[in-house]
Amino acid sequence: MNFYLTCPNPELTIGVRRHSDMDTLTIFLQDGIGGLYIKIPQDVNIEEKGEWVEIPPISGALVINIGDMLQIWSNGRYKSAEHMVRTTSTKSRVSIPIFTSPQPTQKIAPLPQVVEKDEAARCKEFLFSDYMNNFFGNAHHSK
Ligand SMILES: O=C(O)CCC(=O)C(=O)O
Ligand SMILES: [Fe+2]
Repeated sequence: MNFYLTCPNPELTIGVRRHSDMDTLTIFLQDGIGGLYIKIPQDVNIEEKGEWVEIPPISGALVINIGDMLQIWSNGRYKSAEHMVRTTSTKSRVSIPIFTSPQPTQKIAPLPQVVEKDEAARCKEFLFSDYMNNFFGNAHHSK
């Protein structure tokens, strides 16, 4: 569970720095306060490309984030979502995430079926534990 305290000067702080989740899929429930933003990638054909856009809370709805492992397995077909959380000066916020991840000892590489179609793997094989160590060592930096 994530708990974000109120902050008298929310513009001077950030609840969670920009990052993409390192897992496969994240499923989470956010309360009604708001403050979750995602970055629209540059390579999409919509007006907001490259901008940070708020994901408004919808009562009873879950947020599903694609994580880095799904991006790698799909050889980049699915892109992990860069996101961050801003705090507010008036209301604290709660979110409840469920992270689905491979085992630390699992070897990760783009799936052979997709590599065959794309004729090249966009990523070399690595151990998930190495990815985790790098992710936590960098304390939630952006992609
Ligand atoms: O609190 C949220 O809405 C998102 C939190 C988050 O990005 C995370 O726990 O990885
Ligand atoms: Fe996240």
